[in-house]
Amino acid sequence: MLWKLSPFLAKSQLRYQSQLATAYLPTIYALSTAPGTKSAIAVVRISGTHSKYVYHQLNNSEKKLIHRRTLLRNLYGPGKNLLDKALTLFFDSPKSYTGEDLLELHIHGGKAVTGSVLNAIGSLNDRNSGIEIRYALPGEFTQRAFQNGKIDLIEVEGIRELIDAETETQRRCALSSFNGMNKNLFMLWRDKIVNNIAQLTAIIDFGEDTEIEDTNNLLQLVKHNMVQLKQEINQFIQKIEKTSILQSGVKVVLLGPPNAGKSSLINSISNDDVSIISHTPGTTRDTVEASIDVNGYKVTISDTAGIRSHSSDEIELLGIERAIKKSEQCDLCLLIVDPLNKPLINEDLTQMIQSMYKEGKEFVIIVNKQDLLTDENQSKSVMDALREKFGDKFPIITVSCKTQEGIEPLVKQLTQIFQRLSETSDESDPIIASRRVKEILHSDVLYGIDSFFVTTDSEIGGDSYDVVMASEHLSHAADGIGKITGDAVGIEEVLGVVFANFCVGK
Ligand SMILES: Nc1nc2c(c(=O)[nH]1)N(C=O)[C@@H](CNc1ccc(C(=O)N[C@@H](CCC(=O)O)C(=O)O)cc1)CN2
Repeated sequence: MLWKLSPFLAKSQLRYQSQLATAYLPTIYALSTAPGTKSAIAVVRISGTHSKYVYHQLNNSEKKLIHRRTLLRNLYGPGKNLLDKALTLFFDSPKSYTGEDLLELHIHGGKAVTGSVLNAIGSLNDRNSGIEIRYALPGEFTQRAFQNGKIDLIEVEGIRELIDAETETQRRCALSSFNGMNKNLFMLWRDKIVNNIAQLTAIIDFGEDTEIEDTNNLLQLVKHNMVQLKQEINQFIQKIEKTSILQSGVKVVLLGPPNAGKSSLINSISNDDVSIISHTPGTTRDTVEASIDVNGYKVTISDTAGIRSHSSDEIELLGIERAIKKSEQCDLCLLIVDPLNKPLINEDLTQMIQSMYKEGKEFVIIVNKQDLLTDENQSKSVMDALREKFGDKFPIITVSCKTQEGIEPLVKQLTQIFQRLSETSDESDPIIASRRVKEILHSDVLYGIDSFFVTTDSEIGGDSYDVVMASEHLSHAADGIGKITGDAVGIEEVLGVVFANFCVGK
Protein backbone atom coordinates (compact mmCIF):
# COMPACT_ATOMS: atom_id res chain seq x y z
CA MET A 1 0.00 0.00 0.00
CA LEU A 2 1.61 3.15 -1.23
CA TRP A 3 0.58 5.79 1.19
CA LYS A 4 0.10 3.96 4.42
CA LEU A 5 1.83 5.54 7.38
CA SER A 6 3.87 3.57 9.82
CA PRO A 7 3.08 4.19 13.48
CA PHE A 8 6.74 5.14 13.89
CA LEU A 9 6.35 8.08 11.54
CA ALA A 10 2.88 9.06 12.49
CA LYS A 11 4.22 10.31 15.81
CA SER A 12 6.52 12.92 14.36
CA GLN A 13 4.07 13.94 11.76
CA LEU A 14 1.47 14.64 14.37
CA ARG A 15 4.00 17.03 15.76
CA TYR A 16 4.12 18.67 12.37
CA GLN A 17 0.39 18.78 12.02
CA SER A 18 0.10 20.58 15.30
CA GLN A 19 2.68 23.09 14.11
CA LEU A 20 0.71 23.54 10.91
CA ALA A 21 -2.54 24.08 12.74
CA THR A 22 -1.15 27.30 14.13
CA ALA A 23 0.80 28.33 11.04
CA TYR A 24 -1.13 30.09 8.30
CA LEU A 25 -0.54 28.62 4.88
CA PRO A 26 -1.57 30.30 1.67
CA THR A 27 -3.43 28.31 -0.96
CA ILE A 28 -1.05 27.30 -3.74
CA TYR A 29 -1.65 26.56 -7.40
CA ALA A 30 0.46 25.44 -10.33
CA LEU A 31 0.47 23.76 -13.67
CA SER A 32 1.33 20.12 -12.86
CA THR A 33 1.92 18.99 -16.41
CA ALA A 34 4.95 20.05 -18.46
CA PRO A 35 5.00 23.80 -19.06
CA GLY A 36 5.75 25.45 -22.38
CA THR A 37 4.58 22.63 -24.64
CA LYS A 38 1.30 22.14 -26.45
CA SER A 39 -0.55 19.06 -25.21
CA ALA A 40 -4.08 17.71 -25.48
CA ILE A 41 -4.73 18.07 -21.76
CA ALA A 42 -3.04 20.02 -18.99
CA VAL A 43 -3.63 19.65 -15.27
CA VAL A 44 -3.73 22.60 -12.90
CA ARG A 45 -3.64 21.82 -9.19
CA ILE A 46 -4.86 24.00 -6.37
CA SER A 47 -4.21 23.01 -2.76
CA GLY A 48 -5.18 24.72 0.49
CA THR A 49 -8.07 26.20 2.39
CA HIS A 50 -9.25 28.34 -0.53
CA SER A 51 -9.41 25.53 -3.10
CA LYS A 52 -13.21 25.40 -2.86
CA TYR A 53 -13.36 29.19 -3.21
CA VAL A 54 -11.29 28.97 -6.41
CA TYR A 55 -13.66 26.36 -7.79
CA HIS A 56 -16.76 28.40 -7.05
CA GLN A 57 -15.26 31.56 -8.51
CA LEU A 58 -14.06 29.90 -11.73
CA ASN A 59 -17.22 27.89 -12.08
CA ASN A 60 -19.42 30.84 -11.24
CA SER A 61 -21.65 28.69 -9.04
CA GLU A 62 -22.21 27.83 -5.39
CA LYS A 63 -22.83 24.13 -6.02
CA LYS A 64 -21.50 21.86 -3.25
CA LEU A 65 -18.33 19.99 -4.11
CA ILE A 66 -18.25 16.24 -3.63
CA HIS A 67 -15.07 14.36 -2.68
CA ARG A 68 -13.42 12.73 -5.71
CA ARG A 69 -16.35 13.46 -8.01
CA THR A 70 -15.30 14.42 -11.51
CA LEU A 71 -17.48 17.07 -13.14
CA LEU A 72 -17.42 18.63 -16.60
CA ARG A 73 -17.71 22.37 -16.05
CA ASN A 74 -17.30 25.70 -17.80
CA LEU A 75 -14.49 27.76 -16.34
CA TYR A 76 -14.80 31.56 -16.34
CA GLY A 77 -12.18 34.23 -15.88
CA PRO A 78 -12.67 37.78 -14.59
CA GLY A 79 -15.71 39.44 -16.17
CA LYS A 80 -17.47 36.11 -16.82
CA ASN A 81 -15.15 35.48 -19.70
CA LEU A 82 -15.43 31.81 -20.72
CA LEU A 83 -11.96 30.26 -20.62
CA ASP A 84 -12.44 26.55 -21.22
CA LYS A 85 -14.71 23.58 -20.70
CA ALA A 86 -12.82 21.37 -18.26
CA LEU A 87 -12.96 18.29 -16.08
CA THR A 88 -12.81 19.26 -12.43
CA LEU A 89 -11.87 16.91 -9.65
CA PHE A 90 -12.05 17.76 -5.97
CA PHE A 91 -10.44 15.98 -2.98
CA ASP A 92 -11.66 16.79 0.50
CA SER A 93 -9.04 17.36 3.22
CA PRO A 94 -7.43 15.20 4.57
CA LYS A 95 -8.04 12.57 1.89
CA SER A 96 -5.95 14.14 -0.82
CA TYR A 97 -2.38 13.96 -2.06
CA THR A 98 -1.39 16.98 0.04
CA GLY A 99 -3.76 16.31 2.91
CA GLU A 100 -5.37 19.71 2.24
CA ASP A 101 -8.47 20.50 0.19
CA LEU A 102 -7.23 19.89 -3.33
CA LEU A 103 -8.76 20.81 -6.65
CA GLU A 104 -7.63 19.56 -10.03
CA LEU A 105 -8.60 21.23 -13.27
CA HIS A 106 -8.06 19.06 -16.33
CA ILE A 107 -8.08 21.70 -19.04
CA HIS A 108 -7.07 21.86 -22.70
CA GLY A 109 -3.33 21.96 -23.00
CA GLY A 110 -2.71 24.95 -25.27
CA LYS A 111 -0.57 27.88 -24.19
CA ALA A 112 -3.43 30.39 -24.24
CA VAL A 113 -5.83 28.18 -22.28
CA THR A 114 -3.35 27.27 -19.55
CA GLY A 115 -2.17 30.88 -19.37
CA SER A 116 -5.67 32.28 -18.99
CA VAL A 117 -6.74 29.72 -16.36
CA LEU A 118 -3.56 30.30 -14.32
CA ASN A 119 -4.08 34.08 -14.56
CA ALA A 120 -7.69 33.76 -13.47
CA ILE A 121 -6.66 31.78 -10.38
CA GLY A 122 -3.87 34.24 -9.58
CA SER A 123 -6.29 37.16 -9.83
CA LEU A 124 -8.35 35.71 -6.94
CA ASN A 125 -5.53 36.50 -4.52
CA ASP A 126 -6.93 39.12 -2.14
CA ARG A 127 -4.90 39.47 1.02
CA ASN A 128 -7.11 42.20 2.44
CA SER A 129 -9.99 39.74 2.54
CA GLY A 130 -7.73 37.03 3.95
CA ILE A 131 -7.64 35.10 0.69
CA GLU A 132 -4.02 34.36 0.00
CA ILE A 133 -3.40 32.42 -3.19
CA ARG A 134 -0.02 32.19 -4.87
CA TYR A 135 1.87 30.14 -7.41
CA ALA A 136 3.50 27.06 -5.85
CA LEU A 137 7.24 26.73 -5.30
CA PRO A 138 9.04 23.67 -6.74
CA GLY A 139 7.95 20.54 -4.87
CA GLU A 140 5.58 22.48 -2.61
CA PHE A 141 2.60 20.12 -3.08
CA THR A 142 4.78 17.20 -2.03
CA GLN A 143 6.23 19.23 0.83
CA ARG A 144 2.72 19.78 2.13
CA ALA A 145 2.01 16.04 1.75
CA PHE A 146 5.07 15.39 3.92
CA GLN A 147 4.17 18.03 6.48
CA ASN A 148 0.65 16.66 6.75
CA GLY A 149 1.91 13.15 7.42
CA LYS A 150 0.88 11.71 4.06
CA ILE A 151 4.35 10.54 3.08
CA ASP A 152 7.78 10.34 4.70
CA LEU A 153 11.07 11.68 3.39
CA ILE A 154 12.11 8.39 1.79
CA GLU A 155 8.91 8.47 -0.24
CA VAL A 156 9.47 12.12 -1.09
CA GLU A 157 12.86 11.22 -2.54
CA GLY A 158 11.26 8.26 -4.30
CA ILE A 159 8.72 10.54 -5.99
CA ARG A 160 11.46 12.84 -7.23
CA GLU A 161 13.47 9.92 -8.54
CA LEU A 162 10.39 8.46 -10.21
CA ILE A 163 9.75 11.71 -12.08
CA ASP A 164 13.41 11.99 -13.04
CA ALA A 165 13.70 8.32 -14.09
CA GLU A 166 14.68 7.99 -17.73
CA THR A 167 15.24 4.26 -17.97
CA GLU A 168 13.39 1.15 -16.90
CA THR A 169 15.86 0.25 -14.14
CA GLN A 170 15.78 3.77 -12.73
CA ARG A 171 11.99 3.60 -12.62
CA ARG A 172 12.11 0.25 -10.80
CA CYS A 173 14.59 1.63 -8.30
CA ALA A 174 12.48 4.69 -7.57
CA LEU A 175 9.40 2.56 -7.01
CA SER A 176 11.26 0.35 -4.55
CA SER A 177 11.45 3.40 -2.28
CA PHE A 178 7.67 3.33 -2.23
CA ASN A 179 7.18 -0.25 -1.22
CA GLY A 180 8.70 0.59 2.12
CA MET A 181 11.64 -1.79 1.82
CA ASN A 182 14.23 0.70 3.01
CA LYS A 183 11.83 2.28 5.44
CA ASN A 184 11.19 -1.01 7.23
CA LEU A 185 14.89 -1.66 7.46
CA PHE A 186 15.59 1.78 8.90
CA MET A 187 12.84 1.33 11.46
CA LEU A 188 14.27 -2.03 12.45
CA TRP A 189 17.69 -0.48 12.97
CA ARG A 190 16.26 2.33 15.00
CA ASP A 191 14.32 -0.09 17.19
CA LYS A 192 17.50 -2.09 17.76
CA ILE A 193 19.42 0.98 18.85
CA VAL A 194 16.60 2.20 21.08
CA ASN A 195 16.36 -1.22 22.75
CA ASN A 196 20.07 -1.19 23.44
CA ILE A 197 19.89 2.33 24.81
CA ALA A 198 17.24 0.96 27.16
CA GLN A 199 19.72 -1.69 28.32
CA LEU A 200 22.30 0.99 28.98
CA THR A 201 19.74 3.03 30.85
CA ALA A 202 19.23 0.04 33.11
CA ILE A 203 22.92 0.18 33.93
CA ILE A 204 22.66 3.90 34.65
CA ASP A 205 19.55 3.53 36.80
CA PHE A 206 20.41 0.41 38.69
CA GLY A 207 24.18 0.35 38.32
CA GLU A 208 24.89 0.93 41.99
CA ASP A 209 22.67 -1.93 43.08
CA THR A 210 24.09 -4.48 40.65
CA GLU A 211 27.28 -6.47 40.61
CA ILE A 212 30.05 -5.02 38.47
CA GLU A 213 30.21 -8.32 36.64
CA ASP A 214 26.53 -8.15 35.66
CA THR A 215 26.97 -4.62 34.43
CA ASN A 216 29.95 -5.65 32.35
CA ASN A 217 28.02 -8.54 30.86
CA LEU A 218 25.19 -6.25 29.91
CA LEU A 219 27.58 -3.83 28.31
CA GLN A 220 29.27 -6.64 26.40
CA LEU A 221 25.89 -7.70 25.07
CA VAL A 222 25.08 -4.18 23.89
CA LYS A 223 28.49 -3.98 22.25
CA HIS A 224 27.95 -7.29 20.53
CA ASN A 225 24.58 -6.09 19.21
CA MET A 226 26.11 -2.88 17.93
CA VAL A 227 28.95 -4.73 16.18
CA GLN A 228 26.31 -6.75 14.34
CA LEU A 229 24.27 -3.69 13.47
CA LYS A 230 27.34 -1.89 12.17
CA GLN A 231 28.06 -4.84 9.90
CA GLU A 232 24.51 -4.82 8.62
CA ILE A 233 24.62 -1.08 7.89
CA ASN A 234 27.97 -1.43 6.11
CA GLN A 235 26.57 -4.20 3.92
CA PHE A 236 23.61 -2.00 3.07
CA ILE A 237 25.92 0.88 2.13
CA GLN A 238 27.97 -1.43 -0.08
CA LYS A 239 24.83 -2.52 -1.87
CA ILE A 240 23.55 1.00 -2.47
CA GLU A 241 26.96 2.00 -3.72
CA LYS A 242 26.73 -0.75 -6.34
CA THR A 243 23.22 0.15 -7.40
CA SER A 244 24.02 3.86 -7.53
CA ILE A 245 25.49 3.04 -10.92
CA LEU A 246 21.90 2.76 -12.14
CA GLN A 247 21.22 6.38 -11.26
CA SER A 248 24.44 7.90 -12.49
CA GLY A 249 24.72 5.60 -15.50
CA VAL A 250 27.21 2.85 -16.31
CA LYS A 251 30.36 4.58 -17.57
CA VAL A 252 31.34 3.05 -20.90
CA VAL A 253 34.23 4.14 -23.03
CA LEU A 254 34.52 3.35 -26.71
CA LEU A 255 37.98 2.69 -28.10
CA GLY A 256 39.20 1.85 -31.51
CA PRO A 257 41.04 3.13 -34.55
CA PRO A 258 39.62 6.01 -36.57
CA ASN A 259 36.70 5.08 -38.78
CA ALA A 260 36.12 1.70 -37.12
CA GLY A 261 32.49 2.72 -36.65
CA LYS A 262 32.42 3.89 -33.07
CA SER A 263 29.76 6.52 -33.64
CA SER A 264 27.52 4.19 -35.62
CA LEU A 265 27.84 1.57 -32.89
CA ILE A 266 26.47 4.03 -30.32
CA ASN A 267 23.54 4.65 -32.60
CA SER A 268 23.00 0.92 -33.11
CA ILE A 269 22.88 -0.07 -29.45
CA SER A 270 20.62 2.84 -28.47
CA ASN A 271 17.50 4.09 -30.13
CA ASP A 272 18.54 7.71 -30.28
CA ASP A 273 20.65 9.44 -32.88
CA VAL A 274 23.30 10.65 -30.52
CA SER A 275 26.53 10.70 -32.44
CA ILE A 276 27.66 12.17 -35.70
CA ILE A 277 28.61 9.53 -38.21
CA SER A 278 31.25 10.39 -40.70
CA HIS A 279 33.55 8.52 -43.00
CA THR A 280 36.61 10.71 -42.58
CA PRO A 281 39.06 9.03 -40.19
CA GLY A 282 39.54 10.95 -36.95
CA THR A 283 36.21 12.79 -37.02
CA THR A 284 35.49 12.15 -33.36
CA ARG A 285 38.52 14.11 -32.33
CA ASP A 286 37.65 14.86 -28.80
CA THR A 287 35.72 12.65 -26.44
CA VAL A 288 31.99 13.10 -26.89
CA GLU A 289 29.78 12.05 -24.03
CA ALA A 290 26.20 10.94 -24.42
CA SER A 291 23.65 9.38 -22.11
CA ILE A 292 21.85 6.55 -23.80
CA ASP A 293 19.37 3.87 -22.82
CA VAL A 294 20.65 0.38 -23.52
CA ASN A 295 17.97 -2.19 -22.76
CA GLY A 296 16.66 -0.21 -19.80
CA TYR A 297 20.05 0.71 -18.36
CA LYS A 298 21.31 4.25 -18.33
CA VAL A 299 24.70 4.30 -19.98
CA THR A 300 27.04 7.26 -20.14
CA ILE A 301 29.10 6.54 -23.17
CA SER A 302 32.26 8.34 -24.16
CA ASP A 303 33.01 8.26 -27.83
CA THR A 304 36.75 8.81 -27.89
CA ALA A 305 39.21 9.97 -30.43
CA GLY A 306 40.35 7.21 -32.71
CA ILE A 307 43.62 5.87 -31.42
CA ARG A 308 46.25 5.88 -34.14
CA SER A 309 49.95 5.45 -33.57
CA HIS A 310 52.28 8.30 -34.48
CA SER A 311 49.55 10.82 -35.11
CA SER A 312 51.15 14.07 -36.16
CA ASP A 313 48.00 16.08 -35.50
CA GLU A 314 48.33 17.85 -32.16
CA ILE A 315 44.60 18.15 -31.53
CA GLU A 316 44.18 14.48 -32.22
CA LEU A 317 46.97 13.60 -29.82
CA LEU A 318 45.25 15.58 -27.09
CA GLY A 319 42.06 13.67 -27.76
CA ILE A 320 43.91 10.39 -27.49
CA GLU A 321 45.33 11.40 -24.15
CA ARG A 322 41.83 12.13 -22.93
CA ALA A 323 40.62 8.77 -24.21
CA ILE A 324 43.23 7.02 -22.12
CA LYS A 325 42.19 9.04 -19.03
CA LYS A 326 38.52 8.20 -19.64
CA SER A 327 39.31 4.53 -19.91
CA GLU A 328 40.91 4.59 -16.51
CA GLN A 329 37.68 5.86 -14.92
CA CYS A 330 35.15 3.75 -16.82
CA ASP A 331 33.19 0.68 -15.70
CA LEU A 332 33.34 -0.99 -19.09
CA CYS A 333 35.54 -0.64 -22.14
CA LEU A 334 34.34 -1.42 -25.63
CA LEU A 335 37.02 -1.89 -28.21
CA ILE A 336 35.91 -1.67 -31.80
CA VAL A 337 38.00 -3.37 -34.39
CA ASP A 338 37.88 -2.68 -38.09
CA PRO A 339 38.63 -6.07 -39.73
CA LEU A 340 39.90 -4.33 -42.87
CA ASN A 341 42.38 -2.26 -40.94
CA LYS A 342 46.06 -3.21 -40.91
CA PRO A 343 47.31 -3.72 -38.27
CA LEU A 344 44.11 -4.91 -36.59
CA ILE A 345 45.08 -3.37 -33.29
CA ASN A 346 48.08 -1.11 -33.02
CA GLU A 347 50.74 -1.23 -30.34
CA ASP A 348 49.38 1.69 -28.28
CA LEU A 349 46.02 0.05 -27.98
CA THR A 350 47.36 -3.42 -27.25
CA GLN A 351 49.43 -2.06 -24.41
CA MET A 352 46.51 -0.10 -23.04
CA ILE A 353 44.23 -3.14 -23.15
CA GLN A 354 46.78 -5.35 -21.43
CA SER A 355 47.20 -2.92 -18.56
CA MET A 356 43.43 -2.52 -18.17
CA TYR A 357 43.02 -6.26 -18.07
CA LYS A 358 45.45 -6.35 -15.18
CA GLU A 359 43.28 -3.81 -13.34
CA GLY A 360 40.25 -6.08 -13.73
CA LYS A 361 38.26 -3.83 -16.07
CA GLU A 362 35.27 -5.24 -17.92
CA PHE A 363 36.08 -5.45 -21.60
CA VAL A 364 34.26 -6.40 -24.79
CA ILE A 365 35.89 -6.57 -28.21
CA ILE A 366 33.56 -5.81 -31.09
CA VAL A 367 34.53 -6.65 -34.65
CA ASN A 368 32.50 -4.37 -36.89
CA LYS A 369 31.83 -4.29 -40.64
CA GLN A 370 30.93 -7.96 -41.07
CA ASP A 371 28.99 -6.96 -44.18
CA LEU A 372 32.24 -6.01 -45.92
CA LEU A 373 33.93 -9.37 -45.38
CA THR A 374 33.50 -11.32 -48.58
CA ASP A 375 34.40 -14.83 -47.48
CA GLU A 376 34.26 -16.74 -44.25
CA ASN A 377 38.02 -17.29 -44.10
CA GLN A 378 38.53 -13.57 -43.83
CA SER A 379 36.29 -13.42 -40.79
CA LYS A 380 37.94 -16.47 -39.25
CA SER A 381 41.44 -15.12 -39.65
CA VAL A 382 40.44 -11.89 -37.89
CA MET A 383 39.04 -13.89 -34.97
CA ASP A 384 42.17 -16.07 -34.87
CA ALA A 385 44.39 -13.02 -34.77
CA LEU A 386 42.41 -11.52 -31.90
CA ARG A 387 42.35 -14.76 -29.93
CA GLU A 388 46.08 -15.07 -30.41
CA LYS A 389 46.55 -11.60 -28.95
CA PHE A 390 44.07 -11.79 -26.07
CA GLY A 391 43.23 -15.46 -25.55
CA ASP A 392 39.86 -15.94 -23.88
CA LYS A 393 40.20 -12.92 -21.65
CA PHE A 394 37.36 -10.96 -23.23
CA PRO A 395 34.19 -11.70 -25.14
CA ILE A 396 34.62 -11.04 -28.85
CA ILE A 397 31.46 -10.23 -30.77
CA THR A 398 31.14 -9.72 -34.51
CA VAL A 399 28.63 -7.17 -35.74
CA SER A 400 27.66 -5.01 -38.64
CA CYS A 401 26.31 -1.62 -37.67
CA LYS A 402 25.22 -1.23 -41.25
CA THR A 403 22.99 -4.33 -41.43
CA GLN A 404 22.42 -4.55 -37.63
CA GLU A 405 23.70 -8.13 -37.73
CA GLY A 406 25.04 -9.18 -34.30
CA ILE A 407 23.69 -6.11 -32.51
CA GLU A 408 21.10 -8.08 -30.55
CA PRO A 409 23.61 -10.57 -29.07
CA LEU A 410 25.88 -7.63 -28.29
CA VAL A 411 23.13 -5.80 -26.37
CA LYS A 412 22.41 -9.06 -24.51
CA GLN A 413 26.07 -9.39 -23.55
CA LEU A 414 26.19 -5.76 -22.41
CA THR A 415 23.03 -6.20 -20.34
CA GLN A 416 24.63 -9.11 -18.51
CA ILE A 417 27.64 -6.96 -17.70
CA PHE A 418 25.40 -4.09 -16.47
CA GLN A 419 23.53 -6.53 -14.25
CA ARG A 420 26.79 -7.79 -12.82
CA LEU A 421 28.08 -4.27 -12.21
CA SER A 422 24.91 -3.13 -10.46
CA GLU A 423 24.01 -6.45 -8.82
CA THR A 424 20.53 -6.26 -10.27
CA SER A 425 20.48 -9.76 -11.70
CA ASP A 426 18.92 -11.31 -8.60
CA GLU A 427 15.17 -11.43 -8.21
CA SER A 428 14.98 -8.85 -5.44
CA ASP A 429 14.32 -5.22 -6.23
CA PRO A 430 17.39 -3.05 -6.46
CA ILE A 431 17.82 -0.73 -3.54
CA ILE A 432 18.74 2.85 -3.89
CA ALA A 433 19.32 5.63 -1.48
CA SER A 434 19.96 9.27 -2.10
CA ARG A 435 23.28 10.92 -1.40
CA ARG A 436 21.57 12.54 1.57
CA VAL A 437 20.70 9.14 3.07
CA LYS A 438 24.22 7.83 2.48
CA GLU A 439 25.73 10.88 4.15
CA ILE A 440 23.52 10.53 7.22
CA LEU A 441 24.32 6.83 7.50
CA HIS A 442 28.03 7.69 7.62
CA SER A 443 28.09 10.94 9.55
CA ASP A 444 25.37 10.25 12.12
CA VAL A 445 24.48 6.57 12.38
CA LEU A 446 27.87 4.88 11.93
CA TYR A 447 29.61 7.79 13.61
CA GLY A 448 27.34 7.44 16.66
CA ILE A 449 27.96 3.69 16.85
CA ASP A 450 31.73 4.12 16.46
CA SER A 451 31.80 6.80 19.17
CA PHE A 452 29.93 4.36 21.39
CA PHE A 453 32.73 1.83 20.80
CA VAL A 454 35.42 4.40 21.57
CA THR A 455 33.76 5.38 24.84
CA THR A 456 33.10 1.85 26.01
CA ASP A 457 36.45 0.44 24.84
CA SER A 458 38.45 3.01 26.71
CA GLU A 459 36.48 2.65 29.92
CA ILE A 460 35.51 -0.96 30.12
CA GLY A 461 36.98 -2.89 33.04
CA GLY A 462 37.39 0.19 35.16
CA ASP A 463 34.72 1.01 37.66
CA SER A 464 33.77 4.34 36.23
CA TYR A 465 33.10 3.96 32.50
CA ASP A 466 30.83 6.63 31.21
CA VAL A 467 27.59 4.83 30.39
CA VAL A 468 25.71 8.09 30.04
CA MET A 469 28.11 9.23 27.34
CA ALA A 470 27.95 5.83 25.63
CA SER A 471 24.18 5.94 25.57
CA GLU A 472 24.23 9.48 24.18
CA HIS A 473 26.35 8.31 21.27
CA LEU A 474 23.75 5.67 20.49
CA SER A 475 20.98 8.28 20.74
CA HIS A 476 22.87 10.26 18.13
CA ALA A 477 22.83 7.20 15.87
CA ALA A 478 19.08 6.70 16.44
CA ASP A 479 18.40 10.38 15.72
CA GLY A 480 20.35 9.97 12.46
CA ILE A 481 17.89 7.35 11.31
CA GLY A 482 15.09 9.70 12.30
CA LYS A 483 16.67 12.34 10.08
CA ILE A 484 16.58 9.92 7.15
CA THR A 485 12.87 9.29 7.37
CA GLY A 486 11.97 12.78 8.51
CA ASP A 487 11.18 11.76 12.05
CA ALA A 488 13.56 14.10 13.80
CA VAL A 489 13.70 17.43 15.45
CA GLY A 490 15.59 20.02 13.49
CA ILE A 491 14.37 18.49 10.26
CA GLU A 492 13.96 21.91 8.60
CA GLU A 493 17.59 21.93 7.45
CA VAL A 494 17.02 18.58 5.77
CA LEU A 495 13.91 19.72 3.91
CA GLY A 496 15.81 22.27 1.86
CA VAL A 497 18.08 19.52 0.52
CA VAL A 498 15.27 17.09 -0.25
CA PHE A 499 13.08 19.56 -2.10
CA ALA A 500 15.85 21.44 -3.89
CA ASN A 501 15.51 19.62 -7.21
CA PHE A 502 11.76 19.27 -7.45
CA CYS A 503 9.73 20.68 -10.31
CA VAL A 504 6.90 23.13 -9.83
CA GLY A 505 3.50 21.47 -9.69
CA LYS A 506 4.74 18.40 -7.81
N1 LIG B 1 -4.64 13.51 -11.66
C1 LIG B 1 -3.67 13.06 -10.87
N2 LIG B 1 -2.93 12.01 -11.23
C2 LIG B 1 -1.94 11.57 -10.42
C3 LIG B 1 -1.68 12.19 -9.19
C4 LIG B 1 -2.49 13.31 -8.82
O1 LIG B 1 -2.31 13.91 -7.77
N3 LIG B 1 -3.46 13.69 -9.69
N4 LIG B 1 -0.65 11.70 -8.38
C5 LIG B 1 -0.01 12.46 -7.43
O2 LIG B 1 1.14 12.36 -7.18
C6 LIG B 1 -0.16 10.35 -8.58
C7 LIG B 1 -1.09 9.38 -7.88
N5 LIG B 1 -0.91 9.51 -6.48
C8 LIG B 1 -1.88 9.89 -5.59
C9 LIG B 1 -1.66 9.64 -4.27
C10 LIG B 1 -2.61 9.92 -3.33
C11 LIG B 1 -3.81 10.48 -3.71
C12 LIG B 1 -4.89 10.69 -2.71
O3 LIG B 1 -5.91 11.28 -3.00
N6 LIG B 1 -4.71 10.18 -1.49
C13 LIG B 1 -5.72 10.23 -0.44
C14 LIG B 1 -6.76 9.15 -0.66
C15 LIG B 1 -6.24 7.75 -0.56
C16 LIG B 1 -7.24 6.68 -0.92
O4 LIG B 1 -8.39 6.95 -1.21
O5 LIG B 1 -6.81 5.52 -0.86
C17 LIG B 1 -5.05 10.05 0.91
O6 LIG B 1 -3.85 9.68 0.95
O7 LIG B 1 -5.70 10.29 1.90
C18 LIG B 1 -4.03 10.78 -5.05
C19 LIG B 1 -3.07 10.49 -5.99
C20 LIG B 1 -0.05 10.07 -10.05
N7 LIG B 1 -1.23 10.50 -10.79
